[in-house]
Amino acid sequence: MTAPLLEVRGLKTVFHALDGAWPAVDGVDLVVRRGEVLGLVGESGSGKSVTGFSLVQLIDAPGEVIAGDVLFNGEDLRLASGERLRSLRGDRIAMIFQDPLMTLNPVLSIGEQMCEAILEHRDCSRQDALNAAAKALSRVGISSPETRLKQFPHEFSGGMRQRVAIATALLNEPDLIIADEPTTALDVTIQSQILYEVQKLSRESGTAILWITHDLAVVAELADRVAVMYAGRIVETGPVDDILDHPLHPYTLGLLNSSAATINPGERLKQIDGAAPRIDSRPSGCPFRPRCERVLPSCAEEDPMPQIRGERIFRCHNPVPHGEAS
Ligand SMILES: Nc1ncnc2c1ncn2[C@@H]1O[C@H](COP(=O)(O)OP(=O)(O)OP(=O)(O)O)[C@@H](O)[C@H]1O
Repeated sequence: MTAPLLEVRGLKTVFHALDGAWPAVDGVDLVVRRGEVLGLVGESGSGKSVTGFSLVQLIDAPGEVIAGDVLFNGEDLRLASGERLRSLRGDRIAMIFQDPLMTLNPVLSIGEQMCEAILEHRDCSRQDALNAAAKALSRVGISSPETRLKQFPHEFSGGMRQRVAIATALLNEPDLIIADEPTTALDVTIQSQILYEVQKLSRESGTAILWITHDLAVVAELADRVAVMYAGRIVETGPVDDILDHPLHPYTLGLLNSSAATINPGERLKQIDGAAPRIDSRPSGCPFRPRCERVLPSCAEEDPMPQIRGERIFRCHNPVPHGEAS
C-alpha cells in the first residue's frame, strides 16, 4: 500500500457568529495516497469546500481552523509559517476552483500568468517558462498554444478557461491538486473530456487529486477512492467500486439512489427526504438520523464512532446489509 501523501486527523473548522462558534468541518479524518484520486462527495453545505480550504490554511475570519493535524509529506501544515504555506501552494499543492477566474487574472495574458506561476517557484529563464507553459496547454488539449499564450482569459470559452486553470495547476507538477467542483459549470461532454484528461495527467505525473464534488457520476468516472461527507464529517470512505456496489452508510445509499448516473436504466430516482441540517442546528447523536430510513433508538443517544471493515471506514449504528443496496 502506498504511503499517505496527505493525512488529516480530527480537522475542525468553525465559523464564529454572535451566538456561538459553529463547526462546518467537525472532526474530519482523511487520507490521500500518492498518485490517487480521492473523490470527496456530499450534498451542498456538507463542508466539502471548507475542508479543501482548511487543508491549505486558507480560512479567513469569521472562519477558524481550531483543531486537527494536516500532515502533508509528514509536515504539519497547521504549524507551517505563512511563507512556507505560500511556497507550497502553487508548487507542491495546487488548487482548481469551479470558477477558473478565481485562479486566472483577467488583466494578464495567459502566458504572463503561467510564466509567473513557474518563475515564482523555479529558477529558469522566461523563455524556458514560456516553453513549459505552451507544453502544459497542449497537454490539456489546447491547440496553437503559442498563439493562445498571448490571449487574455476573456478570449477563452468557459471550458477552455477551465483547461487553462488545470494546465496552470499542473505547471509545477504538484504532488497534490485540490479540485473544488471544477467541472460543475461545464456541459456534460466537456466535463467528460476534462475528467479524462485530468485522470490521464495525474497518472502520467503521479499527482494525487482531492476532487470535491456533489456529483457521484464524476466520482464513478474519476476516483480511485471516495470519502462521503455529511454535516461536517466523513461518514464513509472506501474504494470507489466497493462503495458504488455496496454502500454501508444509509446516506451514501441515498446519494446513489438519487443520482441518475448510478441507478439502472428504468429505475426511478429517489431523493433523500428532508434537507441537510444547518451548521447551527445539527441534531444530537447521528446527524443523519432525522432523514435516515434505517434509524434506531441508539442513533439519537450516541454519535456513531468510525468502524473499520477491510478498506472501508463508516460511521453508522445500522449499516446497509449486503444485497440491500438498491
Ligand atoms: N463564510 C462563511 N460564514 C459562515 N458560514 C459559512 C461560511 N462559509 C461556509 N459556511 C458554512 O459552512 C457549511 C459548509 O460549507 P461548504 O461550502 O464547505 O459546503 P459544501 O459541501 O462545499 O457545499 P457546496 O457544494 O454548496 O459548495 C455551510 O453550511 C455554510 O453554512
